[in-house]
Amino acid sequence: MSEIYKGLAGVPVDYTAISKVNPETNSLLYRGYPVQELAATQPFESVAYLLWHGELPTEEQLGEFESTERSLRGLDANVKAVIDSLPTDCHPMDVVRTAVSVIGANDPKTADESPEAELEKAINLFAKLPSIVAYDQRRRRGEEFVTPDPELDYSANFLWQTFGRKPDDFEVDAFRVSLILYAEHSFNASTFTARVITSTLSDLYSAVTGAIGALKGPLHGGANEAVLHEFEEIGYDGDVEQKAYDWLQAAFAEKKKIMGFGHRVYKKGDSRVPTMQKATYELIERYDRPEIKRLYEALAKEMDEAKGIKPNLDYPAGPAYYLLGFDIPTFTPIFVAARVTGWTAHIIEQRANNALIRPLSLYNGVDERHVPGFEG
Ligand SMILES: CC(=O)SCCNC(=O)CCNC(=O)[C@H](O)C(C)(C)COP(=O)(O)OP(=O)(O)OC[C@H]1O[C@@H](n2cnc3c(N)ncnc32)[C@H](O)[C@@H]1OP(=O)(O)O
Ligand SMILES: O=C([O-])CC(=O)C(=O)O
Repeated sequence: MSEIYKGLAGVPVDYTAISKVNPETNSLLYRGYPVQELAATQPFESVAYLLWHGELPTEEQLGEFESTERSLRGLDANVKAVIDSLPTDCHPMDVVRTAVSVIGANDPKTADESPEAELEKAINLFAKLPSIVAYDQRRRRGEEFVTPDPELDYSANFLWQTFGRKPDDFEVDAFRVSLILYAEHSFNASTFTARVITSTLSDLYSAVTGAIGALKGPLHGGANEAVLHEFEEIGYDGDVEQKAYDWLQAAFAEKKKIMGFGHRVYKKGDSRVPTMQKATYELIERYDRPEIKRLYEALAKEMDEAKGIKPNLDYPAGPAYYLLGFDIPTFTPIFVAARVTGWTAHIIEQRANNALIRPLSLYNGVDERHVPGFEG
């Protein structure tokens, strides 16, 4: 074999029954269901259940799952203490990664690899991540932890714990849609990281911790934050089309990647963007922020005209989180909270039919040579 597949582009490395990304039909299925149909009809809890169990829950199964999830939302004192010990100017992804690690170190079932124990751990992380993400944003603002509200569903409680006020239905709905769209996407870089770690027979918490590290980068999950930094650099007033054009030309001259655009698999546009864009436009209307829509459309138009490259999910998700009131560095941690469902479904799938993931490399270093003076 003498060919390499840089970045493993176009290389299928295993089967998965969890989701299907089809760039030809521009579609995304979770366990066979189009993600748009799930976003239009389901609570996020049902989608998490679907990813783990392969089927949507019955009413009774959903009720049982919801009460388990609601009972696990709190944070142990040792997790809070570790979060409190971290600097408020570190990246929130570092906090989330550390908190998951601490939960793993304290869980007596960390080494238990039975499917039942793996699912329990997945649900535990799923339930606790909103507390971690919300608390971290609050402590940076000098605010206290908000106790989870067991009367609220996952999406509403996440907003309640972040902002300390009961959210309006339209806010909950936009947020719920974003979580469903972010939940799963086959062998993306962070999920693949989780599968590589699992393939060595390491534990679920280690795999999720590694996945968080992979998601942090701006070529992957970190792009939703970067989109808002781009918007802020370009500015919202005046002739935004001209400003977007000038900003893009300068970025191209410096060979910069434009965050929120392009995708490894979708080359004709990301299947999730229309659904997320609709939710973002609704938020823009509700909050009366037309300047955000003008800039959003101007940059997308100029990018399309210049390179023919379309937005990915991070492009509409970033402004939605901004409008909901999240601090920009909190955007990727929200992605973690959503994607932990997909990651853990893949960890369970990998473990059930494992093969160590260990590709080959082609050596292109110096030829064999010998240490001076060695006479072996
Ligand atoms: C939820 C998610 O994780 S979605 C992805 C989020 N990431 C981003 O938004 C970061 C910006 N986008 C990118 O960097 C890329 O599009 C990636 C990493 C997502 C995909 O990259 P790849 O599949 O490796 O595409 P690749 O880098 O080969 O791009 C092909 C060509 O399009 C260009 N291109 C692709 N995306 C962009 C972009 N966002 N800005 C500028 N040029 C781009 C490349 O420079 C390359 O041009 P060339 O052939 O002249 O060298
Ligand atoms: O599939 C990818 O490479 C990146 C992506 O869109 C995701 O993880 O949601």
